[in-house]
Amino acid sequence: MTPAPIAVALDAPDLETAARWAALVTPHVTTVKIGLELYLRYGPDVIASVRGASGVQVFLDLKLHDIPNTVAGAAKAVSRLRPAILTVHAAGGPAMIRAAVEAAPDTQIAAVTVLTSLSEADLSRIGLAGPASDAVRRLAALSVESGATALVCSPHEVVDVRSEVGPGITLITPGVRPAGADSQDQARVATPEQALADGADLLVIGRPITASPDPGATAAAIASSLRRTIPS
Ligand SMILES: O=C(O)c1cc(=O)[nH]c(=O)n1[C@@H]1O[C@H](COP(=O)(O)O)[C@@H](O)[C@H]1O
Repeated sequence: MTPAPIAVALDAPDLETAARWAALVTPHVTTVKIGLELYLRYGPDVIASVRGASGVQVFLDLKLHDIPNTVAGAAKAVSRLRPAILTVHAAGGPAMIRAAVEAAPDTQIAAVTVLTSLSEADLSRIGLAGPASDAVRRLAALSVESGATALVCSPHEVVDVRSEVGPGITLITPGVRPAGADSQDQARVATPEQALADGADLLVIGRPITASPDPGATAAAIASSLRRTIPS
């Protein structure tokens, strides 16, 4: 069975748990995502431990956001770990995004547009007037102009972003919740089936899989539901 286009967020408190989750889900998904919690505790070694022997694609989610020279150095430092994908914040601006792209030529740079945890009310409080989709579109366009070939947005904006940037860009959507699941700290959410039907290329799913009693079975169930949504 072909693995589904899901990146399981391994937001685990320790390496043993992350490696166990990775082993359970990798038959069913293409990608595992390592974020700040694991990377800041274990450093670069975490990549090899989680990648294991499976050859699963590793998505390194460090959400770099600093001046271009600093981000270039950071992207270069982690590019030797050969992550398939590395995140930067689109709000760092065109020169910063370009610096990451040039510093890590073998890694796909994914620009995070507007965090899926932010509601419209949060956006207006931080000074981004107008609907989230306007800011997401604007940040998506500038990221692609600056060389990013992947974008992170919520499932709500996938259709808009696709029409803005065209077919060649990888659209990654966190904020994914199976029907009826608690949205927790996520504000702009949709089901995996909806996100995929709207044109997302890779769905980031963490707690709905990893906090379930059987992460392997939950990943398999979501993967099989996605296969029914878009038969290969
Ligand atoms: O870049 C990300 O992966 C990301 C961007 C974003 O806007 N929202 C978001 O939730 N994420 C990540 O996606 C994962 C979502 O996890 P769950 O909410 O548990 O499914 C977490 O690891 C977040 O760090």
